Amino acid sequence: PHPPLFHTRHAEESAERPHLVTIVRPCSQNGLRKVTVLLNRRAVVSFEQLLLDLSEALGFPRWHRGRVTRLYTTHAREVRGVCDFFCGEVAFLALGKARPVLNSVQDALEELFPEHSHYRADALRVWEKKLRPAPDKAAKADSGYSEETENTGKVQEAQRDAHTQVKNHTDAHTSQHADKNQQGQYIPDSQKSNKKNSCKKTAHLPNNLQKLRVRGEVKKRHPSPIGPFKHNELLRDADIPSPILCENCLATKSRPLAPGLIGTLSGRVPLPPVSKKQKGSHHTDQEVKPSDVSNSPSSPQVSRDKEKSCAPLQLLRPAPHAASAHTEARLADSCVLPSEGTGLTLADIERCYEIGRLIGDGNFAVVRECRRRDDGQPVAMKIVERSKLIGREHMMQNELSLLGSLSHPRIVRLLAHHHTRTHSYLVMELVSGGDLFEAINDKGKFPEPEAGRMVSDVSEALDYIHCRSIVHRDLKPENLLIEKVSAGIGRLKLGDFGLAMVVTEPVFTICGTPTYVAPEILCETGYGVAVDVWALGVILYILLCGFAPFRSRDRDQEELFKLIKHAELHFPSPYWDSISEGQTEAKGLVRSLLKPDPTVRLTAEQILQHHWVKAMASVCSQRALPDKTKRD
Ligand SMILES: Nc1ncnc2c1ncn2[C@@H]1O[C@H](COP(=O)(O)OP(=O)(O)OP(=O)(O)O)[C@@H](O)[C@H]1O
Repeated sequence: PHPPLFHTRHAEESAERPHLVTIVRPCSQNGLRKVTVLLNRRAVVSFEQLLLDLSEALGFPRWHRGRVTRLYTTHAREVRGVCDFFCGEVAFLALGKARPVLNSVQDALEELFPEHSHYRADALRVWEKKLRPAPDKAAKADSGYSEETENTGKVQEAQRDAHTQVKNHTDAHTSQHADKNQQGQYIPDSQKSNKKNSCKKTAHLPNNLQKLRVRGEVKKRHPSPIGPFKHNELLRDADIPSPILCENCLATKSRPLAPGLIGTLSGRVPLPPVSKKQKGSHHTDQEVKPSDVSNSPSSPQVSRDKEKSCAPLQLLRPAPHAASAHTEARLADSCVLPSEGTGLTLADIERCYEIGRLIGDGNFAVVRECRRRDDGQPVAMKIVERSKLIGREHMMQNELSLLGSLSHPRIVRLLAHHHTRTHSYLVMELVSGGDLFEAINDKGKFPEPEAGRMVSDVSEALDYIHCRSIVHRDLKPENLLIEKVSAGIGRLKLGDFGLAMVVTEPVFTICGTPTYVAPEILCETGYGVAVDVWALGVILYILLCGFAPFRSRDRDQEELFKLIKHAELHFPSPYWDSISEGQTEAKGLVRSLLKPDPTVRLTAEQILQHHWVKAMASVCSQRALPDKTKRD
């Protein structure tokens, strides 16, 4: 017998294989929330972290009062550790510190098992027993809930909120629901009596754990119809790029947020309000001030490790491409920090760079506009809080080693990187026109020439990296930066190489962002650089019509993945009526990029030769020329 072709492939029943698990959070007032995550045991650092991350995936950040603190099997057995979690169950109930009401548990079970009434009834009986008033102290202690039911807790919180006039809109959201609840919520008698009997054991929420990226969908009880495809609606409701759990690195992108929580169209992970900085705000010491060290969520061991990991200052000097060789060499040469990098502090960084306004924030980093003090050169500085990367350090390594080795006009240049005890600073070429995601949000969709030019730009970048056997794996509008070349004319540059890797044989790691993920990634049949071309196909589709080609009406990720695997492409009227039709034109190109079989999908090199791409790029170049040149 032949040995297995690819050693990275997971056997069907392997514990290492990622499993789909569905978590429902019963919320007595808000309906329930559901998330399906692809989890790999290897990737879960601790149970506390798992709770925290599931909570965030369900739309309850760590600071939120509704955060998940307990997990139960459908038959009311508490999951107390990672082993418990990975013992074969595929569905769990996530609870907060308040005692759940039976009605909401019932709703959750219905959501999970709509067609299995016997199973549901059986599970409900166990829950009924569990939630019955505890007869004695020992039983109360075991229940683990505070005196509050979900209802009373929310009401009290709402009153407290009103009293302190907290204006935070998240709290307001909760208060609203609490009022509603006060008026209308049915609390079974058994639950009411529980208030007296249950113990005061408070829920443990570890705050020393970092976010794990889980893909998630927040399911509304009565999802509003998506209706006619409007870009904003699409992004907000159906196709907000939400993360997929990467089985090795858990490296993922944005996630959807619960309605009413802090939300941006980008679906980027919300930060607690206290630390959230606004775009355009000015730099403060907070990012690295010494108190961060003591307040740092990291354990002492982690801190020590971080200490060791402080790398000396490195300046990267990749061979610059001809057009900008001079500027880039000058940039790299002129940054002078102390030769010994260990022990670098923010003060050292600030001696070299004037750190300015916030221009971007991702899941792992904030990006600030900076100016090099010695030559006044504007640069972008990506500031990564390393405690956020625990277990995913290789993401930054990727960015440093891969991006640092690349030099192409359509790829963001990494110029230098510096590391203090707590943070890493990646100094990059400043691309000042924002990212494509923002542009799509602003414009909705683009005329064919502009879309074609963008495809040409991205294909140039992809052709360059694919020739070097590098797959990006996270191609999406957020990672395409716009370089303003002249009034109204922008060119794209590819950035964020956190998930990139060198691919020499088929890869099986599941990662990416759902809307853009290629079918072969989901099918686990092994993939290569063609996944970037698929993502480009999705982007082109969005550019031309303003919505994504594969959409789940109910924001159900499983459904979305089914649609992607099926890869049935539609060009709904009237949105596509005016788009050029032929095989050598726009729709033809979309079809050629979104071929489910990666072996017949166009390559980046072929895209650059595509009739429509060449024609559109040339139209744009003509437009960019000064009038005089055009007349000549
Ligand atoms: N060189 C740059 N010039 C200008 N803006 C940039 C630059 N690099 C990044 N940005 C902005 O910052 C945002 C976040 O950057 P980036 O995607 O690299 O961070 P991240 O934490 O790795 O993000 P993600 O959430 O995708 O993992 C980008 O979407 C972009 O808007």
